Amino acid sequence: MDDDEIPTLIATEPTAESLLRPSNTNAPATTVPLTIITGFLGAGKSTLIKRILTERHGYRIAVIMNEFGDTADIESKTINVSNPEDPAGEGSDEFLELANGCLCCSIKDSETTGLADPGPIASMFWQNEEYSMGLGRDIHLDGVLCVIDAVFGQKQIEEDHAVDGVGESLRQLAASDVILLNKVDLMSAKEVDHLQTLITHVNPAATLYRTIRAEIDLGKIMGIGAYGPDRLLGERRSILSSLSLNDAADDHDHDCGTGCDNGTHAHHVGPHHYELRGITSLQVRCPVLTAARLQQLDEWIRTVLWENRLPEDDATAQSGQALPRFEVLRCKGIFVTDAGATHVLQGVRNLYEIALVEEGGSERGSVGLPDEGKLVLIGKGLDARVRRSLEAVLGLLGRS
Ligand SMILES: Nc1nc2c(ncn2[C@@H]2O[C@H](COP(=O)(O)OP(=O)(O)OP(=O)(O)O)[C@@H](O)[C@H]2O)c(=O)[nH]1
Repeated sequence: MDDDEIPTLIATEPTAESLLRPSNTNAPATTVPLTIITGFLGAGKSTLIKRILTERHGYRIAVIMNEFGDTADIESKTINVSNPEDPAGEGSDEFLELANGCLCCSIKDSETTGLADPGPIASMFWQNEEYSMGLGRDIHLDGVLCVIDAVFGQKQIEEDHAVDGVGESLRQLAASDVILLNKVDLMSAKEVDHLQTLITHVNPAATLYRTIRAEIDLGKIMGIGAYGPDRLLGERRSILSSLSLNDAADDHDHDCGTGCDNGTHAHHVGPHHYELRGITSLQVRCPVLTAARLQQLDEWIRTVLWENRLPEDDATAQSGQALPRFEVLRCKGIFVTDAGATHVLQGVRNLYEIALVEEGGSERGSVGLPDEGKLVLIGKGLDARVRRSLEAVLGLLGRS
């Protein structure tokens, strides 16, 4: 055939394999959504999973349990998945025990972070190049859910043993997109309000539902598309509603004096800046950004997440000055540009994505979007220095 000749196209029937397996990873519509369920000890995880496995909700769901120690056989007996229409069905037959015990360790054996920390597993299933060549063609990360005990949640946070300076329950909380504050039947409304305030200070970007026996419409916790490229409106709304940038609400904004060990209780270290047992959440309003400013913000986020340093740290580091260490475990944000475009930031550990979710020119008011954006960072050591640096890059300190 002559090189200039237009080749004849031959029609082919799509195979089941080709329909199931997209040729590129940017087509998650045909991949299976993965929800990571994590939660505090005894908070109601099994109760939720039992609901997921037994209720008539119309979803087709497979559950992979990542039990610590030798408890998988106990769980398989506790969670009886036989349903009333199949009373002969043996619940335990539905359980396939993972020989290696821990899912994150068996898949990525270099990863030794706490078993109960969903961060490494979430980042493994999201935007991981190695993974996207394998399992990622079939599965996409949909969201991370954390079940918190309304009775013991606060005590568990306060008494949690620390991994690398941050307790596991706080890591779970930080990594969550959705939180079930469960067992609210056992507490007064005031006590639940108090714990909810604590939780939303630590992770202002997660959506929280109060539940009894983990009763929840599964549509609220699954298929939420927290990480997919086509999350669009739902994700934008959830970010906007969850980022409550209230200037008021300082229930512990004070000078603790010299006796304070900065350990067992919470600190507001400025408006929208909160610290509890080594974990900080930092929220900043983002004004309407020029394209250049958005680019600078992207660079700032990249440096902070990839190198655990501020862009301006370079020079300081060369001068030999030891700088405070920090690490971002989770970030979320929404940015609007002067061209009218809306971008959403989603980040897990050092992975992040800033996705354009709405082109300029459309009617922002129609979906209730504000004229400014918001950014929340959750991690370790996110102090006033980090805040000032971020505010500077956003042009909030009157310099470019
Ligand atoms: N009163 C009350 N009890 C609950 C609720 N949710 C769960 N429970 C009970 O609390 C206990 C612990 O619940 P599980 O679902 O086993 O908790 P879990 O998170 O799976 O526990 P571990 O796997 O041991 O960490 C069980 O006895 C449940 O029946 C609730 O909302 N209210």
